[in-house]
Amino acid sequence: MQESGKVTYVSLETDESFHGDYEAALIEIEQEFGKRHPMYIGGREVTAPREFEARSPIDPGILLGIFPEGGEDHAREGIAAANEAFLDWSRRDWRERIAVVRKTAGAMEDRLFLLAALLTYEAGKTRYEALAEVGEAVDMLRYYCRVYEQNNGYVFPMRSPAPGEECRSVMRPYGAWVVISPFNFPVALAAGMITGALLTGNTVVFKPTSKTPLSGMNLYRLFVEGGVPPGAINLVTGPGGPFGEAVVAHPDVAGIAFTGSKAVGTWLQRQIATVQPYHKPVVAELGSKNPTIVTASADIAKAVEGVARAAFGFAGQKCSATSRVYVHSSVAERFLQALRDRADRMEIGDPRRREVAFGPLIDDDARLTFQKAVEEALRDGGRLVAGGEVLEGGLYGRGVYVRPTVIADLAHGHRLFTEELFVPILTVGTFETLEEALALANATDYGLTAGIFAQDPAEIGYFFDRIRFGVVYANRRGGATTGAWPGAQPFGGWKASGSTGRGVGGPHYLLSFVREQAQTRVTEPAGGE
Ligand SMILES: NC(=O)c1ccc[n+]([C@@H]2O[C@H](COP(=O)([O-])OP(=O)(O)OC[C@H]3O[C@@H](n4cnc5c(N)ncnc54)[C@H](O)[C@@H]3O)[C@@H](O)[C@H]2O)c1
Ligand SMILES: N[C@@H](CCC=O)C(=O)O
Repeated sequence: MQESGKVTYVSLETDESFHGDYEAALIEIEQEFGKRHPMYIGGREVTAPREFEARSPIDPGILLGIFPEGGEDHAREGIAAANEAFLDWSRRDWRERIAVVRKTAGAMEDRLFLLAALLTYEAGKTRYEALAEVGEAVDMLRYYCRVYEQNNGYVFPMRSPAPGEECRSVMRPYGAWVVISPFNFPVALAAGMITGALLTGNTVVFKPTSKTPLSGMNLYRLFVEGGVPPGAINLVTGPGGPFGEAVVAHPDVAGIAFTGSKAVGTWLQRQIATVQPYHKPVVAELGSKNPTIVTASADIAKAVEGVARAAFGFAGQKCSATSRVYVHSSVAERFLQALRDRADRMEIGDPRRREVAFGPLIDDDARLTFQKAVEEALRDGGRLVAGGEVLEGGLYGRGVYVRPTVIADLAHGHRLFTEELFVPILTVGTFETLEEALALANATDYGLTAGIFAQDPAEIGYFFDRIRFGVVYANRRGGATTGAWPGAQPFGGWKASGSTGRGVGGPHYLLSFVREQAQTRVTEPAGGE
């Protein structure tokens, strides 16, 4: 059950007493900005000949920090340090590692508002989205500790097949893992992957994305503050390319945990399978093209709210975002008009402001993706129901601010129905039968999240039986396809959207970071020969 008062992604009513603390944190966090940061390898501060700047998407005039451009050598040094630290960390009692992760979660909770304020500056999140993300991270760490405890550290006594044989199954860590995180949930998803590896006794080389490195740096410090020893966690900043080339080929890499685009994740999986001498695990959480179905029996007001929140929360930059809707033709125009009104009412602007619901896009590449998609839709007969514009002037001219956009009347096979764009563009098509809607929803290589709005329970049952996505929702007003929470909705993609079939924040996630060892100890009977 969700504790009352906590801000989650799907909170419809929250205890609004947090605003003062958050606003104070917005001011306090500025003291961290503009500094030069090192990487951390084996507990040592490490610099690089080249550096890069991290700037705020709210206004790129705000310099958040200067970071080393780590290269292949740093990746290799990180892996060496993580291997050196592995024996000590993996041999510790699993309860000791739980204590470290719980302490990290506590430190994170103490910094809830500062981390949320940082997410606003670094990723452009509104206060509700930012607080929900930090809350998710804290809950995720605690949830994994509980799962590890409930499973007795994955140590299971087994039966004795012969006199004197004591047998047990022990799930053991692999070694040094590389953790690579995306820009859109730089705290929660990075913290989740790092915890999956560390809690189970592996060590980590963590490379945050260059779009949000300051969150990554803060996360590294929190784990060290929690008690993770030097070398058991290492931080390498910089571009993905050289880092990726070095780690997939390194003989001492035990596994990779990656959250990001399908293109990069698939490349990592293929490379490691080709280059390494034997199988090494890749825990990959990738992109998607998430559908929501609205049937003729749906409560349209609920559907509009759920779809608007899922399509335009964090400006559509969620792997779980609804990016296509299939609506029954009999209710299509009613749904579209209400959705247009809802989208047009969203306050767009500086996410530090309380009333803003829709902040900036992450960078200029996102602007180009947005503009190209709108042009293409109009060229191909699409109808612009809402939005479509890039905003100009004042703050709008400094960051990338666009309007939440809804497009109808495109052919079902159009690129905008099939490719993940990761910008706030929602494509809406119609259907006549639920069978057709399911066929359209499933006609994709992706398989992360999907939703339905229907008041007929038979339609919901039909949907759950046939939808080929890992995280599915019915009638979710707080977010048609978004807002999974640790311990409630294990979050894992099917097909091209994920590699393991075990959801993040679910009871089986930790198993991706361990392998089974069958231990047999033979004890001679006392007084034997
Ligand atoms: N399934 C999920 O749980 C989930 C969650 C969040 C985001 N995502 C997906 O992530 C994407 C958005 O995030 P993004 O734009 O940061 O993704 P991205 O793939 O561009 O980058 C992710 C990370 O990979 C690194 N990288 C880039 N090239 C690399 C290479 N050749 N080798 C190794 N690392 C490399 C980047 O530096 C970054 O740290 C979307 O596709 C979204 O759907 C998925
Ligand atoms: N927990 C979040 C994760 C989104 C990833 O991009 C959600 O379910 O919306």
